[in-house]
Amino acid sequence: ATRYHSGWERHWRSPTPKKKYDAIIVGAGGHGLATAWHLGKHYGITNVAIIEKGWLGGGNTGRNTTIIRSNYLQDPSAAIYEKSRSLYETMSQDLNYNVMFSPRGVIMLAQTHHEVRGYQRTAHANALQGVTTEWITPARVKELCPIMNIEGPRYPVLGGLWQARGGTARHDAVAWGYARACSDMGMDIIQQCEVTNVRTEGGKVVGVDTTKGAIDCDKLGMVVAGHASHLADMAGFRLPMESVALQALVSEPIKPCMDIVVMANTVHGYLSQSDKGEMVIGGGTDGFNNYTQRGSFHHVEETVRALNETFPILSRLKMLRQWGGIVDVTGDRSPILSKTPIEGVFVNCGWGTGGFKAIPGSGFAMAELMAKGASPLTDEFSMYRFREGKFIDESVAAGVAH
Ligand SMILES: Cc1cc2nc3c(=O)[nH]c(=O)nc-3n(C[C@H](O)[C@H](O)[C@H](O)COP(=O)(O)OP(=O)(O)OC[C@H]3O[C@@H](n4cnc5c(N)ncnc54)[C@H](O)[C@@H]3O)c2cc1C
Ligand SMILES: CSCC(=O)[O-]
Repeated sequence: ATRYHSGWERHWRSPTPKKKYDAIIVGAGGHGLATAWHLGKHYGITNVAIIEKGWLGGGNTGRNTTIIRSNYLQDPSAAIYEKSRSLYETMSQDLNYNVMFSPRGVIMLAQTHHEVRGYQRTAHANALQGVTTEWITPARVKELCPIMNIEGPRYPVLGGLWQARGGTARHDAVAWGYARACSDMGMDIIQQCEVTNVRTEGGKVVGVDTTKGAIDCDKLGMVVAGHASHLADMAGFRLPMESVALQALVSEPIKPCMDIVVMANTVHGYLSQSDKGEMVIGGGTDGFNNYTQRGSFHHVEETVRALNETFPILSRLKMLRQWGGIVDVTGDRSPILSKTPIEGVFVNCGWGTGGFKAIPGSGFAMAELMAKGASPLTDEFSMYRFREGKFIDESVAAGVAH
């Protein structure tokens, strides 16, 4: 039976789960919804359920600071993040939903000589990878962001890695756009339905148990970010990742003063200005594993205090609100897109503090992996790389202090 509620449900159905689906995606965040949409769009697999324990987009996808860029160092990273950035360019048309992609440009500030060398190396790597970035001087940084104090006593700005086609998008709209498109394909998005167990027979997945009863499937995609270890545990395997809180805050709205995104990773802060005028500010992760979605105030103080030298304007502002999410961090700060020890079970997690920018590319790649059993974009991101020592180290490009 299909029930339509008022409000957003006019965009997608709230169906009763069927007994069986060809594929179940656990997690109606951006990555899960994008995976389902690409399964339908490219492989005609539409007998799909996306199962969500809360409300769609209520996890990290609805809680992030929306920075989009592809200026990573390693070749596998450049491939999937640039695929993703390029899909953001056409997402509003592809989904027929305005996700407000704004290629306003992103600077990764260099405030130590170590960062100068690191970002110049990345600029050279990006040139070889076909990712358009450039190393810019302090004067150019100031020209792009006049409110910035580039002569701070502790951390002067020594230059930056500039990606002109990086930027932001409206995070809720990304989730809503994919959800409506999946629903229009006949897929079932089942919210307020928690997966409590993964059922297998002879080493192969046969379905899940949920708070709305048992649902059978031939293929299962685990796309639950900070809860990935819990889902893996239900299926009897472990994942090399940790779950920690990452938080962000917004200031009171002010007149337009900044039209690019800046990441100051030495001081563990990054910021942009929303269309509503708020300064959107983020910092490093909490230094301990936890599943809270709120963070701790001392982290907020630390972040803003650290940014004040480079952005004195912040010292005059009031905080409007603060929140947190549970990010899934791997040892090399790269994602896991992988088969698992259970036949028919696939996992997509480990995006840590930087997976919003990867949503369309991840969905494209994960759908290929689930439909065809392999994907050039996921080959290097296997969960087994940690056993084989084939790390994809992105601790610099990941930016935010882990
Ligand atoms: C404060 C903050 C700032 C960030 N800033 C940026 C940024 O600027 N740029 C960037 O690229 N990335 C950023 N990120 C990271 C980015 O938000 C995430 O990597 C990305 O949104 C993860 O998407 P997802 O779909 O994998 O996970 P989520 O959106 O978290 O979705 C996973 C879903 O799975 C559901 N779930 C969990 N367990 C179960 C279960 N048992 N049964 C059913 N459902 C379940 C959850 O309820 C959740 O809705 C930030 C994250 C945070 C928290
Ligand atoms: C939260 S950090 C944002 C990013 O990775 O671009």
